Amino acid sequence: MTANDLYARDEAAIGNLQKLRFFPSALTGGAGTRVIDQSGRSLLDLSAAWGAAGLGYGHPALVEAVARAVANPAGASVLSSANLPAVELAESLLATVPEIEGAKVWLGHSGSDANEAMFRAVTAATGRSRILAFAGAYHGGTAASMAISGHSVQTHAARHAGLTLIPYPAESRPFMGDATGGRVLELVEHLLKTTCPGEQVAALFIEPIQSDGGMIVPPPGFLKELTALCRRYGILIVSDEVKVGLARTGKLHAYAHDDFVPDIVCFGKGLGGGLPLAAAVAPARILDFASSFAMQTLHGNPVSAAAGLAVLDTIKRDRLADNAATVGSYFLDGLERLHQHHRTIREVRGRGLAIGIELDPDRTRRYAAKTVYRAFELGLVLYYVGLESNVLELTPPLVLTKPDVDEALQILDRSLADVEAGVVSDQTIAPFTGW
Ligand SMILES: Cc1ncc(COP(=O)(O)O)c(/C=N/[C@@H]2CCCCNC2=O)c1O
Repeated sequence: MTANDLYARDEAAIGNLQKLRFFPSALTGGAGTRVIDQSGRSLLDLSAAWGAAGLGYGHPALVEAVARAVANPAGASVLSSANLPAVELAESLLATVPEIEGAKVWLGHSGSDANEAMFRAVTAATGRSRILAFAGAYHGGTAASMAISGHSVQTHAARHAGLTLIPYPAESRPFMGDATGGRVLELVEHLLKTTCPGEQVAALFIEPIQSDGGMIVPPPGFLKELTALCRRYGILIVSDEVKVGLARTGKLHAYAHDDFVPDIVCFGKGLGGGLPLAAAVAPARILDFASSFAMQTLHGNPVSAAAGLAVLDTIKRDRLADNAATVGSYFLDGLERLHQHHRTIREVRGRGLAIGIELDPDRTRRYAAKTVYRAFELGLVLYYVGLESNVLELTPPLVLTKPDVDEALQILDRSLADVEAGVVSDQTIAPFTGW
């Protein structure tokens, strides 16, 4: 069987509804920072499955924890009974956010789950129907998480009637000519006094780095000032840490870079280390306001919870936030060197191992789509994001090493050069719609 056979079988058996494909990746295994395809080829994974494989693949701590839990499962969820792994996970998560007083935990399967549950809970518990979120935000792929998102890929989705989207200030794309975010703050101050009355707003949803919108790092001080402004109206602050949280930015929580403390933190992706797991830490008054309100049969299942515990323990024991900071800085330095001699690169940005490489957005050239395809041919896995589909997203396993970075830089350099030389045709990438 070849990779094409497996890929062909995937195409024959699994519908497109849930696919976001950029090249014919057909995997049979993984180890560390690499995935193995059907032909036995080893690829360096700079995406970690969109950030879910934060510990890489087959991490011994994860293998041991999951094997132990699945061999002696303490039930299958927290729905109608307590279970030790779920309680231990909840207690461990609470211990990471001591500054959020009187908090409890909600456990789910995905980032979409967590954001959806928090959206529904904050509006119901507060009686406030409005939500503030950012244009370009991706908070999920379920109905209610899409309803409070602002990403262009979701234009088909019904937005929440009480949703107000505000610009996410990017130093590379100033709002009304202001790169500091000051004009956005003025806009929000005006909205909260007029068409979006602050006392009617339940919560502001924030991505501390807007990732699917283009891996955009906010201007210094912006989020601190925005959250202070919202707090004047009693608006709850939700930090969506699903992709850039849990040590990826070089700090355990991404919001810590911007010196604000949220009321609610949503976790997903890397929390499960590749297994379905999400969580939200929120005030007890929100999470206890009703029962059987945001429940699913397998929420808080002991196997995923055991994986989450192993992830948190490993992040702490192996100081993976420090590794993300150190290796991420090394990576950014190397990418800046590529920036100097690749005309298609517009900007390199990020924090820790949450990195974006913004390319020329010319939609007729499709530089990002062709670069990720060529990189796949040369042995790298990475994807692109951005409202103009032009930002290469790097969210590698947190265990990435400097030799991994050296290998990645060499392949990225050659991929960009080949694309700039026209090596990848439109026909080659035509079967892969991307986004
Ligand atoms: C900041 C943020 N919050 C919530 C989500 C939703 O997480 P799930 O896809 O695990 O439900 C995501 C998911 N992001 C998408 C997942 C779909 C494919 C495109 N790449 C992502 O990382 C996210 O980045």
